[in-house]
Amino acid sequence: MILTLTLNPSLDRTIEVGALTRGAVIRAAATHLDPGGKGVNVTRALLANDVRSCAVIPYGGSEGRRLLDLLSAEGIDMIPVPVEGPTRSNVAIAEPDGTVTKVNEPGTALTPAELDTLAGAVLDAARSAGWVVASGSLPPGAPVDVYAGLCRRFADAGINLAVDTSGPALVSAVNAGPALVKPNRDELAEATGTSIACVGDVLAAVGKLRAMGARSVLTSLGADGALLVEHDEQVWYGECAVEELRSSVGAGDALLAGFLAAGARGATALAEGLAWAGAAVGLPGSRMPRPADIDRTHVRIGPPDPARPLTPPPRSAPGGI
Ligand SMILES: O=P(O)(O)OC[C@@]1(O)O[C@H](CO)[C@@H](O)[C@@H]1O
Repeated sequence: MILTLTLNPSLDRTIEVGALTRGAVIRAAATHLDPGGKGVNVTRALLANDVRSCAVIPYGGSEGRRLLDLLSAEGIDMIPVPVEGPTRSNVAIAEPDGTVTKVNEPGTALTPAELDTLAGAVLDAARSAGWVVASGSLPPGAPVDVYAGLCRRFADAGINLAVDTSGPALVSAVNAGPALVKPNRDELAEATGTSIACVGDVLAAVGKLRAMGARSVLTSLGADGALLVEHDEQVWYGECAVEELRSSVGAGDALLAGFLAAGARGATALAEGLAWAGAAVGLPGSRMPRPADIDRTHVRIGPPDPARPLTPPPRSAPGGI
């Protein structure tokens, strides 16, 4: 069983538009409402592919109740913890060429008692978990070392922790030595204070992250695929050709879910993760792929070419997509 913790879940509204013009009135072509938050998406992807998973989430206000309704409608196994503040809503504006502009609310603060209840729920449920995934931004005011604290407690209990977050929470978690971290390119650059323009830069930055404490590092590189550096120094690079690009929201979560579902080791797991991520970008909103959506023939795995330049990134805040 793979347990996920999302301290800052969301209602994700995706609005499809013909073109985005600042300051204009734009008529939406379609809208989608999905349950959101990175760990929530990992659980959704795993369950959609018959891999046991359970999501621990705080929920509050009418938005929180809506989130639970959407998750229940998808048959998601979850441990919902009621909290005082309302669950946030995040908006993604998707253009026909696959460009996504995302606006994420900060979320509302959790009280120390609420954080303790959530941590207790995770520690309890983790006893039957092979992996625990702590994913997404922290709500305002949460201690930056909250994932690091979990990491130390899980290490004592022999439980593997995967962390996907950004900024100071990522740096703090990495210092605590998690089994796996899944930064994207921006998050990796920010955490290591480096600029990343080619695969060689990714390798150098991952080396820094591992020197700080991370054991294995799975870096998602958007259109350029993903790079896996394992705790025993094995390195794998992979790509997935995508036929139709509809929404990249949640593609990194699908990558992590597929990687863990396939055993979290080596080329096989990287290929599975890339196949799930490639399927996710062809789906609207943050919909997670089902078995029928996943085509493994588009994935190519091999050694990394350090000289390979990366596609220039869109201007975004780390932790966005
Ligand atoms: O604000 P965070 O926690 O960094 O990211 C939240 C989020 O953008 O991540 C998911 C996609 O990965 C979405 O479902 C959600 O809206």
